[in-house]
This record gives sequence, structure tokens and C-alpha cells, in this order.
Amino acid sequence: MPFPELVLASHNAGKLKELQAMLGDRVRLRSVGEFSHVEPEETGLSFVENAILKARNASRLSGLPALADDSGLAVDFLGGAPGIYSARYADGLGDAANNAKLLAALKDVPDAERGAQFVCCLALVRHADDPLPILCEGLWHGRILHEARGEHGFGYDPLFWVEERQCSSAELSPADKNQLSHRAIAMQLLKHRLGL
Ligand SMILES: O=P(O)(O)OP(=O)(O)OP(=O)(O)OC[C@H]1O[C@@H](n2cnc3c(O)ncnc32)[C@H](O)[C@@H]1O
Ligand SMILES: [Mg+2]
Repeated sequence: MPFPELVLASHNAGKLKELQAMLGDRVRLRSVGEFSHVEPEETGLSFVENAILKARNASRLSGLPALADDSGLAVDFLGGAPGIYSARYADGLGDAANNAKLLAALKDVPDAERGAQFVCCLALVRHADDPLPILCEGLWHGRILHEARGEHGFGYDPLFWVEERQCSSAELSPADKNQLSHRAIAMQLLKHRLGL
């Protein structure tokens, strides 16, 4: 196993939980929070740029190989917003405020125009200056509900309708979300690349 221990370049507890569950016990994820509580500025214009930037920063702080997840929700009616700005959509006020802002932006928009995709870009760097990061991407298609449903997950999960299961992603069990999600698709690819 090339990476028995990886630093996860994330301060999001929901991601850590999901990614560790997907990786199983052959790779131990350590939070970058063990090394610093300062979050890097996400200055990239794409998911991949931000994922690489976060991975390099965590690797520099820890001296260890690092995995980053940059993800978000791209809503068709909003031209792909909030996209890379998903975490900060309501100016840093958190998940509930982000969800309220999204519902307001889609007020009176009919179901047929409420298509959206969750995007996940994973970047793994072997060291802070790695010239060839491993990059894997996953997309999960759904649509935005008119009101929140479900208690599981995090972020926009209560507003994301999963057609194949006829429920919101916050109504899926954690195990089911970890089979279907954008993050699950990207992680499958990464595991394949790592021979896991
Ligand atoms: O940057 P780190 O520290 O990893 O944590 P973050 O929460 O800021 O993460 P991102 O910058 O990648 O922003 C991702 C946002 O997209 C949303 N998001 C991503 N994956 C999600 C998921 O599986 N379910 C619900 N919302 C998700 C949620 O609002 C996240 O905060
Ligand atoms: Mg972030």
C-alpha cells in the first residue's frame, strides 16, 4: 500500500467521515486540523485548482502526502452557481443560510428547470511540490427540491433530490450516499489508481 497514512486537506468533518468510510481501514486519514487551524484561501477558478492548492498546503504543513477534496453544487438554472463558491454562497454564514439562499434563488422555478449536479474533485500529492498530482473527478446528477428533507449528510444534501432512490440525499443512509455520490465516484477512481 503506497499511502498507509494520508493527511486530508479539509476542515469539513462531513467529508472526513465519508472519505474515511470509502477508503476503509487500509488508509488512515488524518485531518489537517492536527497541524493548523488556518484554512488556505481558495483562490482557484476551478475545482481542480482549489483541490491542488489545498493538497499542497496540507502537505507543506504536515510533511506528509495529502489528499484534498474540492466539491460543490452546480445548478443549471443559475449557470452552474454556486459551484466553487458553494461553501461560501451565503457569505460564510453556514449550511442553513446557503440552503435558504438557494431556495430563494430558485423560487417559482419549475421542476424541469431545477437540474443540478454535485461535483467532487480529489487531488492527491505525494509531497508539497509534487509536479504530477493524482486527480479524480465525480459528478452526481439530481435536482433541487422546493424545501429541505432529511437529516443525514451535510451542506446541500437536504435540497438534492436523488431520482434513482426517490428521496433527498439527506434521506439516504450514510452507506447509501457513499455508494452513489459525486465523492463516491471520484473515490472509486482514486482507489483504482492506487490499486486499492
Ligand atoms: O475546503 P474544505 O476545508 O475541504 O471544506 P469546505 O466545506 O469549504 O469544502 P469546499 O471548499 O470543497 O466546498 C464544498 C461545499 O460544497 C457543498 N458540498 C460538497 N459536497 C457535498 C455533499 O456531499 N453534500 C452536500 N453538500 C456538499 C458543501 O456546501 C460544502 O461546504
Ligand atoms: Mg473550502
